[in-house]
Amino acid sequence: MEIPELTLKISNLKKTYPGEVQAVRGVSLEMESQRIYALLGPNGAGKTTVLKSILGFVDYSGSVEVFGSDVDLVRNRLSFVPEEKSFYENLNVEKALRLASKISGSFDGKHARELINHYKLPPNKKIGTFSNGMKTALYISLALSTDSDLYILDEPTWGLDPILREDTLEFIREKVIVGKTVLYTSHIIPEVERIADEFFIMVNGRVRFAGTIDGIKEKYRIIHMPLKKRANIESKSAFAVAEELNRLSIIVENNEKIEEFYRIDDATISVPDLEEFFQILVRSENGK
Ligand SMILES: Nc1ncnc2c1ncn2[C@@H]1O[C@H](COP(=O)(O)OP(=O)(O)OP(=O)(O)O)[C@@H](O)[C@H]1O
Repeated sequence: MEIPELTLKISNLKKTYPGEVQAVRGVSLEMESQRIYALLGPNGAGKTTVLKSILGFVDYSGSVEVFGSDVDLVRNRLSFVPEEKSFYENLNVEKALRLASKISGSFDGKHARELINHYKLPPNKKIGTFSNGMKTALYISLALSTDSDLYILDEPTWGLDPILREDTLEFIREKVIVGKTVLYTSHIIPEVERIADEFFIMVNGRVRFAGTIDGIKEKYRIIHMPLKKRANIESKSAFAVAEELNRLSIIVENNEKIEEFYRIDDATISVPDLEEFFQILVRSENGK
C-alpha cells in the first residue's frame, strides 16, 4: 500500500479583511493524501477564506504548504471549484471547454464532455443564464476533468438536485480511490457524513474540531438537561454548552469526569452523531 503523503500543512493562518473583519483567527491543520476532508461551519465561519488562502488568492499571515511547497510552485497539481461561480458568465459550455483546455495542460476535454452530458448542460446557452445547480455542475465538470493531486471544492453540490448531488459525491469519491486528495465545504451534514473521511469544524475563524466521526463518538458524549439545571454544570468542564429551546445541551469529554454528570437529575447522556455535535458546538460559540 502507498504511504500517504502530507498534502497540506497550515500553521497559524490568520486573515483580517479591511474593516477589521477577522475572518480566520489562527488555523492550523494537516491533510494527508488519499482522503476526503470536509470543512464545515456556519455562514461566515471563515471556510472560504481558508480555501482562498490555500490557493493563494488572498494574502494572509501564517504559513501554508501544499505538497511541502509554496502553492505557486505546485499550482499544476491543484484544481478547484470556487465559491463564487460566475467566472464563465459570458461564455457558453463549448467556449468554456476551449478556455479550460488552454488554461491547463492536464485538462481532459473528453472526460469533461462526458460529465457535461451527464449533467445535461446545454452546449450553446450562455452560462450567465444557467440555474445555480447548472453552474455548479459546469464547475465540477471542469475541475474533476483536470488531472490534479488536490481538489479544493467550495460547495461542489450547491444547488444540485438530490440525484445529481449523489452522482457528484460518487465522482468525488472516485478521485480518492485513485490516490487524490479532496478538501471540500458543504452545509449538508448528512452528505458530508457519508462521503468525508475527516472533518474540520470551523466557528468564528477557528477550527473547533478536527477528526473523524468515530473520533467524535469515542471521545465525546452529549448531555441534555432542563435549562433550570444550568447551575449544576457551572463548575464542571464542558467542551461546549448550548441553550436549545428549553433545554441545555452539553458536549463533554468521555472520561472519568463524566460521572459528575450522571449524578444530575433529569440529565440524559448519549453518543453524538455529527449533526448534533455540530449544532451544539456552533450554538455554543454563538452564545459566547
Ligand atoms: N472580501 C471580503 N472583504 C471583507 N470581509 C470579507 C470578505 N470576504 C469574506 N469576508 C468576511 O469574512 C468572514 C468569513 O467569510 P467566509 O466567506 O470565509 O466564510 P464562510 O465560512 O465561507 O461562509 P459561508 O458558509 O457563508 O460561505 C465573514 O464575516 C465575511 O463577511
